[in-house]
This record gives sequence, structure tokens and C-alpha cells, in this order.
Amino acid sequence: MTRKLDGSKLVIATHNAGKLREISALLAPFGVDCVSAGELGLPEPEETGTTFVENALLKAHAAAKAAGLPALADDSGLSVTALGGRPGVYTADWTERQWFEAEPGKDYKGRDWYLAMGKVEGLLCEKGPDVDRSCRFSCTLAIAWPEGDEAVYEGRVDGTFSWPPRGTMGFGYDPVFVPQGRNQTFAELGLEEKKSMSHRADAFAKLVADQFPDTP
Ligand SMILES: O=c1nc[nH]c2c1ncn2[C@H]1C[C@H](O)[C@@H](COP(=O)(O)OP(=O)(O)OP(=O)(O)O)O1
Ligand SMILES: [Mg+2]
Repeated sequence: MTRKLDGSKLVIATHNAGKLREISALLAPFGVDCVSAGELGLPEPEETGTTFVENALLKAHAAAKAAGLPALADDSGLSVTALGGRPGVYTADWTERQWFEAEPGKDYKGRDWYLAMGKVEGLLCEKGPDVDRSCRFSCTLAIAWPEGDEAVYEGRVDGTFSWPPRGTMGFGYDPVFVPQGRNQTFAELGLEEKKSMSHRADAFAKLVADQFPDTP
């Protein structure tokens, strides 16, 4: 049995504004009192894990310890079948560092998504016109308590990497991800629709079943 949230304040342990918006919207119906890592001025831990679970736990425990409160972290990424699952757990690293060959002192975080998405498209094009464009978003949500307890919930959504980017809503790779069974990208579908079908929503449904089982 995992430990349950008991009404104390919950830290949303992310420095990504897009994720914070989505997690806040998902939590809204449950009356959880939330504060973000940014509002508390918490540092951003280095993501040294090699799996979504490891990184989500690392971020949740770091925030819970620093704040003295339970903390919810999200580690997520896009895995492209024809690229052997890349960029996967390294999605943020690729976009922030490796692909832009560090101009010293320049902070790429949260910017130049068009370049990052273009890099994936370039790698796919190298494989020829009939390349398999299937891909998957994964999301692991981890809750950690200052005393060391933890809970983990994993979600995913299958889809297609679509080019060129379409839509202006959402964040990150949303403009190139078309979920299975739809024709529009996450960036065209917007928050309400994404909330019902995303990798984050899938993980969150498992969190709700475990943490708030009595909610209708
Ligand atoms: O729904 C999504 N829609 C579009 N893109 C997404 C999504 N979910 C994850 N992604 C991409 C963005 C980021 O490049 C990477 C996550 O990296 P990840 O380390 O988990 O997050 P992050 O560094 O941006 O924020 P933080 O660690 O503070 O939560 O995957
Ligand atoms: Mg990160």
C-alpha cells in the first residue's frame, strides 16, 4: 500500500511551465493545496537517471527534502520507433544541450523547439520516404514524502510524428504529435482535449485511482 496524500500542501516539482499548467489542471478537481518548485525557489536537480522512473523519483525526493513537504514530479519524453526509441528519456537534454552545441552562456531551456523538432524530422528523412513515423509520449509521475516514502505512476500515449509542426497551444513537441485516432496535433487540440488523452493524463488516472479512490 502506498502512502496517501493527507491534505498537506503538495509541491509541484517541475520547472517546466507547460507541465505545471497541465498538472495544475489535472489536480484542480481534487482540492489539493499546491505550490510550485519555482514559487518556493527550489533548485533544479540534475537528471542523472537512465529511466523516466529514476528521474521522476530523483526530482520528487529532491523537492520533498528541500521543502519539507510531499512533492509530485513528472519525467516525460518522446520516443520515436524508427530512431530506436530516441530521444526518449533524453528528450529535454537533446533539445537543451546536445543539439545546440552550447554557445557558452546561452540558455536554451524551453526555446528553439522548432530546431529540436526539425532534428527529429531530419533523422527520420534520412531513413527514406516510407519511414515508420510512429512514436510515443511517456510520462512518469512520482510522489515523494520528506520521510522517504514514494509512489510511482506511469502513463503513455501512442501517436505519429507529423511534419510540419501545426498548432500553437501546449508546449514542447505538441505541434508534431498526432495521437492515435485523431488528425490534429496536441498543439491544435489544446489543453482540454489533451487532458483527456495524454501520457500525463494516463499516469494521472493511475495516481487518482491510488491516491483519491473515493472521488466519484
Ligand atoms: O506533453 C508534452 N508535450 C510536448 N512535449 C513534451 C510533453 N511531455 C514531455 N515533453 C518533452 C518536453 C521536454 O523536452 C521533455 C521532458 O523533459 P523533462 O526532464 O521530463 O522535463 P523538463 O526538464 O522540461 O521539466 P522538469 O524536469 O523541471 O519537470 O519531453
Ligand atoms: Mg528536466
